[in-house]
Amino acid sequence: MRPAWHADPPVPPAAVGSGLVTAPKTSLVPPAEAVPPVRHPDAPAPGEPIGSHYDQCFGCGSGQPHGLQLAARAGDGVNVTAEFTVRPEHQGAPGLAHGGVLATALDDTLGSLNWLMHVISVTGRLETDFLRPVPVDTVLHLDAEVTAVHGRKIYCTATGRIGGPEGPVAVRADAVFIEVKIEHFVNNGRPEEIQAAMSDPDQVRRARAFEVNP
Ligand SMILES: CCCCCCCCCCCCCCCC(=O)SCCNC(=O)CCNC(=O)[C@H](O)C(C)(C)COP(=O)(O)OP(=O)(O)OC[C@H]1O[C@@H](n2cnc3c(N)ncnc32)[C@H](O)[C@@H]1OP(=O)(O)O
Repeated sequence: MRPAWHADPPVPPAAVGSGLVTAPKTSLVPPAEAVPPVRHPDAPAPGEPIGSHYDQCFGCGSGQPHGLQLAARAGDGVNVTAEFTVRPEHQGAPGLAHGGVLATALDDTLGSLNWLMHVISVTGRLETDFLRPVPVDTVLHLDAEVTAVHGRKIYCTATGRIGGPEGPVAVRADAVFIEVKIEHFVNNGRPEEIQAAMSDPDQVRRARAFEVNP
């Protein structure tokens, strides 16, 4: 007989994404039928700051004092660049950035690609390679691009370089983002933050733009 501590955990109710629990993991390599991404005609111009999608976002929110305060700019394709300065509060080992913080920087930079395609998507899979330690006070120069789209799946990749935009790669990631509707946030987020986000005029404008330009 199995000991009590080995009892099966309670089964949660079926929820969004529950299909993937038993399905095989989605490959990070796009399938042969995937198509190239399309830059939306109303995407920010090359070099234009993309701005935060949410003031309180840990990655890019300017109203989030503990966050990374990432500032992304549009590239000329379906790509973005961003910069992030590692601060003492981002340490893992003494004097070095925490790997999870670096993964967040990659994830959030990839998230800002939404604004180039006028699609709302969230991270489904993110695989990160850590190639070099990143000391406190280092500026991480990030680059992210969409490589392919297949249905709701958006395949993308990002790198973070140190010592300058052409410096050595310290971290990199491959990811699959999944397109969602605005209901993903409304139905799953807490009402107080949803209300606050919806009453921000700039975010309402963006949300509407996504609804009419899916
Ligand atoms: C009012 C306020 C307005 C605010 C407006 C602004 C919001 C702007 C947000 C930007 C945010 C950026 C910030 C940084 C990026 C994050 O950090 S996002 C936060 C982290 N990610 C999450 O929380 C996602 C959690 N997961 C989920 O909610 C669900 O699992 C998902 C991803 C929505 C998928 O669920 P689903 O819609 O039920 O998907 P499902 O129909 O089963 O699958 C669709 C397809 O996707 C594939 N797929 C599904 N899940 C996965 C997965 N995890 N991995 C790989 N493939 C998957 C399936 O295999 C399927 O493929 P096909 O069969 O079509 O080939």
